[in-house]
Amino acid sequence: MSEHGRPISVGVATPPVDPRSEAQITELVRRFYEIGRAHPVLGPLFEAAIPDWEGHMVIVADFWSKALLGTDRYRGNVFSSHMRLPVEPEHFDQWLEVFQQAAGETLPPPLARSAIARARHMTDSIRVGLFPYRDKDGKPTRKPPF
Ligand code: HEM
Repeated sequence: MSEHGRPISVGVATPPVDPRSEAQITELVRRFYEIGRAHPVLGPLFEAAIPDWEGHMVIVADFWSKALLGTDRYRGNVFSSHMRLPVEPEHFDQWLEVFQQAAGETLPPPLARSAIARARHMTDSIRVGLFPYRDKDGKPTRKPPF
């Protein structure tokens, strides 16, 4: 116990987080999937791979809470989650457009700007990780062209 009668925390300290920011991130994720599920290309990809929408949105909100607010709520591996999905390089630009719209609508401008910058960076890293090669026409591809 500490001198104030509270248990002494032994975990890794996480910074105090404004609960309004957490609520905004939950809104961001909800809006992202509202737009995304109605998207002609991304919608069917999401529907085929996500049976439990409430559970999935909690995981994705944890991911953004960690990325944007520095919490330790997400413990997964975002890259490996996408390795077995039938995604193509062009899906990433579409994903980012949906994200930009959702972030613009739900987050205050400074948080929206950092969310979009992080999303762009992560989009690039996942795409390059999944499609590290170029085919003869210069299109990113999963397999070496030889
Ligand atoms: C090509 C565009 C993308 C598509 C079609 C897509 C689709 C999906 C799908 C279907 C899942 C569920 C996978 C499963 O549970 O088996 C998923 C998980 C997830 N996606 Fe994406 N995604 C895309 C890009 C991105 C990007 C760029 C990010 C981050 C910036 C991201 C963040 C996440 C997160 C955090 C999860 C949860 C991972 C976990 O379960 O630990 N996605 N995505």
